[in-house]
Amino acid sequence: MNFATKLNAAIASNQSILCLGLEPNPEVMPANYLAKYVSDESASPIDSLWEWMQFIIHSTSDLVCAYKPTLGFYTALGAPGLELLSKTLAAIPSHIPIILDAKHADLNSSTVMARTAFEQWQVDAITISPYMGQDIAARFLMYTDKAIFIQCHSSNTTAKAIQEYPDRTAPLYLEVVKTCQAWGSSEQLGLEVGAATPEALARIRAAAPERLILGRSLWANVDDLPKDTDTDNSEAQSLETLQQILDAGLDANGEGLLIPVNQDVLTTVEPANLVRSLRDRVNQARLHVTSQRPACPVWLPDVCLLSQQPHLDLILQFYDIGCIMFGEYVQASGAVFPYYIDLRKIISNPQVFEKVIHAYAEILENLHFDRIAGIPYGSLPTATGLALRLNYPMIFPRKEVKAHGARRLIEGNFHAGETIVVVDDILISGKSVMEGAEKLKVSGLRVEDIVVFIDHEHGVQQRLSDNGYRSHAVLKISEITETLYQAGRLNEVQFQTIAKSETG
Ligand SMILES: O=c1ccn([C@@H]2O[C@H](COP(=O)(O)O)[C@@H](O)[C@H]2O)c(=O)[nH]1
Repeated sequence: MNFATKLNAAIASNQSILCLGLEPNPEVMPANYLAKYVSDESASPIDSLWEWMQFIIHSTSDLVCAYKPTLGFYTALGAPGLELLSKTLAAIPSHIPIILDAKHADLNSSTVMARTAFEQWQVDAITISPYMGQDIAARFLMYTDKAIFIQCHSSNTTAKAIQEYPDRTAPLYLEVVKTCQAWGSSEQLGLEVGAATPEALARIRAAAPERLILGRSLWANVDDLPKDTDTDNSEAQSLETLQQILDAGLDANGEGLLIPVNQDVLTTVEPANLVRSLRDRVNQARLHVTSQRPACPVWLPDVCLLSQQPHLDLILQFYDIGCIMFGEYVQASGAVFPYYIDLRKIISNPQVFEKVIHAYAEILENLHFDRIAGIPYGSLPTATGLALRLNYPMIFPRKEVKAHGARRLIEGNFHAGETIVVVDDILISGKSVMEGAEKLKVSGLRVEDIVVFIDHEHGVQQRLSDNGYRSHAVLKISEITETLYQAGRLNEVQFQTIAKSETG
């Protein structure tokens, strides 16, 4: 079972989006545990901390959806601390996911860290620092049933100088959010967000509509400990603030946010009551927030594409790595389009490349052919990826025929009469792909199906059909622009400009 499935099951069974930190901090150990080892000079705090951790797990395992042991507290206790970690991990019921809060930041040790965390300690997810770039994430993402959370924002006030650099309009932390989404799928890569006010949380949610957010330090302005002295007013006030936090952090489906339990709660004598109360208040506020939201986050004629679009993640990543550019672009035909698609960039981004291949493969799997042909140069990597994935031989028609050497029109081996599926990146007029297909045909091959990633629409599929080809596209350009608009990547003016050019 992968991390996302395990987490969703725990959320459903415990009706909770609370994530509880397991921090054996001797400085805040409750008096009853502290007393045990203070009274005996030879005693180690480890035994008391272990009793405390056990008690917390035992009291809350039906109230939270994840536990988050903070590695630093265990390593700070030396070798006995690592033993305490092993025992603590083993005490967590196996159906509750464990997110190891490691904030791992060292590239050189990341392979061994991933192995220890995922294979030896068997945690389900880990927090890592983004500043070593994609390389550090990749080591952990190789474990496809596990997840990582990228540390994106801290609630610590002195962190502002760095994370809000150079200014609040385009702060560094949003660049982190934008960049790291291209490293892994939304099932495998979430964001850790510490935020004392809902503002940063809301901006991160807008920039990452489909990512799981691991919230932390969200309680600075919320009184999450219901007290006997609570007046109706302060209760209402804290519920309102809680609603603001949820409104900022929940995704369009009212999900995608893990709420931390304030560590103060865990130092009390009866944490279960307070955790239950917090869980219920979060659920109440969550219900209120989701009931206030329109079923469809942005109104469009009659469908909510954001929730239905099966390639949502791919479209957003595709955009974020610069494969779709909006502006005025002159096409080979001389026509000016409001966008340009550059599929060639995917080769530099294995995560997106893999998804693109997967999407093409879903189409090719339903077609009959003997070999795959890519149209040079843009579609050669895609055709290669498909040939390897589907285990079919590949060929390609040369763009220009050399005046020396073998003077081949087609590279690769083939037999006349074989059926070729042609793969290209985008159909605008259909000219490039049909020229390629003709070269295959004059070499004695049959071409019936053409598969592209993007269909520019405007009747190009009909043109191909008129010339005897069936064409298949992963996405239509209108699906891409509508999804980007709904996800906030395209503004109203850009969206309308493109829509007008599509109807014009
Ligand atoms: O946004 C674009 C537009 C075109 N291309 C390249 O052109 C051909 C498709 O154009 P046709 O008019 O259908 O021949 C395609 O193979 C691309 O290489 C592009 O990359 N991006």
